[in-house]
Amino acid sequence: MLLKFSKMHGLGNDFVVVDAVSRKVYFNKEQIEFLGDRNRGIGFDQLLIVEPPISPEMDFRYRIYNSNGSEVEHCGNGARCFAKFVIEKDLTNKSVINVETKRGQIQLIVQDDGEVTVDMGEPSFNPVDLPFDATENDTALYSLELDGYGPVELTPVSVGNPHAVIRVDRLTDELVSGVGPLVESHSSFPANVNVGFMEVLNRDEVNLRVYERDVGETQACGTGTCAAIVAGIRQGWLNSKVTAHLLGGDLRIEWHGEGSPILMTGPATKVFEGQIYL
Ligand SMILES: N[C@@H](CCC[C@H](N)C(=O)O)C(=O)O
Repeated sequence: MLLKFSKMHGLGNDFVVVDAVSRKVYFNKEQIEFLGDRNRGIGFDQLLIVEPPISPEMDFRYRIYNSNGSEVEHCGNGARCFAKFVIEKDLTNKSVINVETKRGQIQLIVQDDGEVTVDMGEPSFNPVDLPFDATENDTALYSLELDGYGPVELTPVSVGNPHAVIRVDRLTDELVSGVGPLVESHSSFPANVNVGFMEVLNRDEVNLRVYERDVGETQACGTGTCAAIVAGIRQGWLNSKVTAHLLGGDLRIEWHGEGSPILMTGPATKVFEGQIYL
């Protein structure tokens, strides 16, 4: 099969995006791993597939795979690229696009300046939703014992996909590459977890690095940013509108507390189009 694709990124979190509306496309795990291989395939953090919706009220269905072939519930930076892709490919002329995901619905709002705001829905702090096997009852911070490292304090957050948010005094490579994988695959997270390390600069700004589940550290993680900011707001550390500085650039997050949705705004960039034999 000759597969047409667009290579895109949101702040350096990179994607291969495929139109499965105009033509049916199926991938097996080996094909996804091949496409995701930066040396032998195309290379990406996530593969995004644009499909027709199941529900008639929705505009599209959004499927997401990590580069190791695992299917995931949500990808925030990918959602902004998804919006740009469906408009560029003339799959819609709407600027407010309703999309089904594996875990619920999201809304993509294309702004006049080309940036995209994603209504990510409401976060959940209930450990069961990640899942996270909590030893304590509902508390804002949980302590997790890491083999050979000791205890870390974290906030479990689900924004569709699972995140563990760790507040740190200073971000270091050692933390992200050392603690990241230990938390990602800790037995208390049966489905594994994305791990965010957040340095609070002031009530409106944070530095953030994310060690993504099944991928490793990425230049930016949209859902990871939403999870970190809502955890910080809930703890009382942050105001309701925050700018997160990631390795790949800045994302703006807005959240007004329990019962309200998270709004994430940032850029989406197409790099090139291509085709590859599968
Ligand atoms: N890069 C993403 C998140 C992708 C999924 C994640 N690796 C997972 O396994 O949940 C984003 O921008 O949100």
